[in-house]
Amino acid sequence: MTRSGAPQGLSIDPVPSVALSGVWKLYGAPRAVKTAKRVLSAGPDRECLQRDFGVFAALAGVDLTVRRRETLAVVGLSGSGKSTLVRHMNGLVAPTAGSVAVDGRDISRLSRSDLQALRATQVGMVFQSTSLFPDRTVIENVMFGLEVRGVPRRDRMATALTWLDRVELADWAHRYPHELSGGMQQRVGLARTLATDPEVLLLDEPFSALDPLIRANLQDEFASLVRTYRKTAVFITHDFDEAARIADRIAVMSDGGIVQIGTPRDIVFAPATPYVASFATRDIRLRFLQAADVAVPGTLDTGDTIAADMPLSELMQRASASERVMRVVDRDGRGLGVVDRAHLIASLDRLMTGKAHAAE
Ligand SMILES: Nc1ncnc2c1ncn2[C@@H]1O[C@H](COP(=O)(O)OP(=O)(O)OP(=O)(O)O)[C@@H](O)[C@H]1O
Repeated sequence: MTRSGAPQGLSIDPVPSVALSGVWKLYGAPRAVKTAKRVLSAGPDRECLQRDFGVFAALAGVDLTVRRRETLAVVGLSGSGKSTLVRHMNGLVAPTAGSVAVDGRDISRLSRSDLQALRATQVGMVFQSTSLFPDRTVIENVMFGLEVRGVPRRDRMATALTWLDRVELADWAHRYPHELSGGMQQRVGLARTLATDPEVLLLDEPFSALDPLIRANLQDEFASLVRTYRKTAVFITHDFDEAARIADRIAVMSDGGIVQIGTPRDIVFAPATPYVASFATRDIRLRFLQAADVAVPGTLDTGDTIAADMPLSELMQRASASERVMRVVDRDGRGLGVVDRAHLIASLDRLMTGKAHAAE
């Protein structure tokens, strides 16, 4: 982890990929929305807006910065505002108040054609149901986004084939969508969006319709494609485990606001509220535990040394192979404490009996 809280290897660009500032989205009768809009600068709560103006705030003054090349997961209960938030990032939904910037450019005032160009070139979106054209072949579907951009046919074919190859579907290029499984169709959807080389990828529950095994494979493929091609990705999911596995950061939404944003470890071990804590199951906490989390105060001059970020699974192997106390050190070799088999068992016992690390 860097000092700024960015995951390692993720450089922080001074101009963020997407930035939302004080974004409100009100739904209701146009006149009511117009009247309510006047009071938004005072930061009203959602109940007041509903009661006094008869409008519903799907987003309530959201500030969010998506860093360049990060993968950000958006989680939250149904109706918390995830889709509304993400659809602001490519102008599919316009804010009632506040601003949305992509690459430093305010998109809330773009014309319809400029917004279309933004979606075709800069901010691509993959939907839950892939919405492939049933009467076009797989390759024609992947070529579609390039056609919209006016790319010549020969180049379209070459790019589409390259992406089909990357998602391991080149052999299926001339088949029709109905001949493919759900997971394959989802990969075509991903290839179609990636073929347009957008800087930012928005994904609305991209893996939710898939069965568990295909889902895990596609999640891994997706994570590696996004890193290899240095994309910024924002994806919505109902599955916290999925968010924790593939996101650099997670934004947790509730009632039209972001309750907490941080690395998966931040969310799992330092949840800001009980609502945030409720997303991390015991299995996920166990998966995220590292040596530093189970170390207890103490010093040792000799003996085995283990890295602070050694995962629990590896630590268990070490502890089961040795009775000795081990010294836990950070990257600079500074001692953070000690750990042995008894400490490990006590820590796991705490977790298993529900006394989460975060709640201590
Ligand atoms: N066009 C609209 N008109 C009125 N209300 C809307 C509209 N779009 C969204 N809403 C409301 O805004 C709230 C947030 O919706 P949104 O779809 O962003 O939630 P979500 O967190 O993505 O939910 P889900 O997980 O169920 O997809 C919901 O209560 C929804 O009913």
